[in-house]
Amino acid sequence: MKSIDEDLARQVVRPRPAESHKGNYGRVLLIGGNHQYGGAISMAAEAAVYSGAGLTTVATDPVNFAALHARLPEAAVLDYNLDLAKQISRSNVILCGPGLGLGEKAWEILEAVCQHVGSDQTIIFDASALDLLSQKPDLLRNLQAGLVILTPHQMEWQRLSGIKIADQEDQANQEALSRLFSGKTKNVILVLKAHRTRVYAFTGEIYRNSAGNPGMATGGMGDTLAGIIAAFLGQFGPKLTSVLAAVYCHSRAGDDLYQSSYLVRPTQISAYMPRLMKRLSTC
Ligand SMILES: NC(=O)C1=CN([C@@H]2O[C@H](COP(=O)(O)OP(=O)(O)OC[C@H]3O[C@@H](n4cnc5c(N)ncnc54)[C@H](O)[C@@H]3O)[C@@H](O)[C@H]2O)[C@@H](O)CC1
Ligand SMILES: Nc1ncnc2c1ncn2[C@@H]1O[C@H](COP(=O)(O)OP(=O)(O)O)[C@@H](O)[C@H]1O
Ligand SMILES: [Mg+2]
Repeated sequence: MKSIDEDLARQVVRPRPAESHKGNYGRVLLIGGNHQYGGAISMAAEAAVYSGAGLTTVATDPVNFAALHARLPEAAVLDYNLDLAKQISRSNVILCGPGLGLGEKAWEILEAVCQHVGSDQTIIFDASALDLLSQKPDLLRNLQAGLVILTPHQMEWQRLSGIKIADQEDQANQEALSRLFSGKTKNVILVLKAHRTRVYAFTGEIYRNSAGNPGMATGGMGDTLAGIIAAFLGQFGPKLTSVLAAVYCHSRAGDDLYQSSYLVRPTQISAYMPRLMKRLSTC
């Protein structure tokens, strides 16, 4: 098993070329946030912007527009009841799930996303999207996406894979992943979140995060990771290394903040990301 560590992150987070613009750093679309969970998609969006996504658009329930605009003017907003297909076609990276809920609208949105995501796009499924997929795994088998990332915590993985948390060993996890995609996992990455998050790559390799702490056990921490992964895939390319570096930076930010703080708020991680990325890219 390989370690996800600072060296790996330093290879990914490189200085930006002077001759570049927002179009070079990813068009990221974040879909989620029902009337109850606007905070989840806001935290994902904040993480994406602070982690360097070139253009961030949030498709959400209109009830969340004012709060999102007030907190994060860098992100555009879009009513998730309207034409998602058009916005999906304009995006490089799509994150679906934080705060989406499990209602009828959530089903409609998930099915539209699965239908319209194309081979030149990356799709990340998190949170509610994973719980919906556990009820209808066929949606995963028919995906046309170029790259598929699943980011379950252990309970979500239990629902999706059928493996109890105590039995979530590497071999069982790999077999379940293969089953979910009918053996077609050559473009699939599983990020299984826990105290020491594991990443199961399409190469067959397994990576273990070396960072992270219990101060990070706060609601919204996974939404924040999902936003960071989206931003990294958008700016550093649709690659395994972008996902690994995102996992490390999220937890490393948590560790740096934990040194002087009993707990770490997800939004503090986002606010810290630009400084962490600068440090990793320069010295
Ligand atoms: N402020 C907000 O709006 C927030 C909304 N959220 C949304 O709430 C919805 C439900 O997601 P939840 O994850 O809360 O609910 P779940 O029911 O999927 O999972 C939470 C429960 O799983 C158990 N669990 C076991 N192992 C775990 C592990 N390693 N990590 C985390 N939990 C573990 C815990 O008992 C925990 O209470 C999602 O749509 C999510 O995006 C959450 O992201 C929290 C913040
Ligand atoms: N004790 C811990 N040690 C290390 N990392 C943790 C710990 N508790 C939570 N985390 C991290 O916080 C995130 C929690 O994700 P998740 O449960 O999806 O949060 P939410 O859905 O509330 O946003 C994961 O990245 C997980 O690795
Ligand atoms: Mg979560």
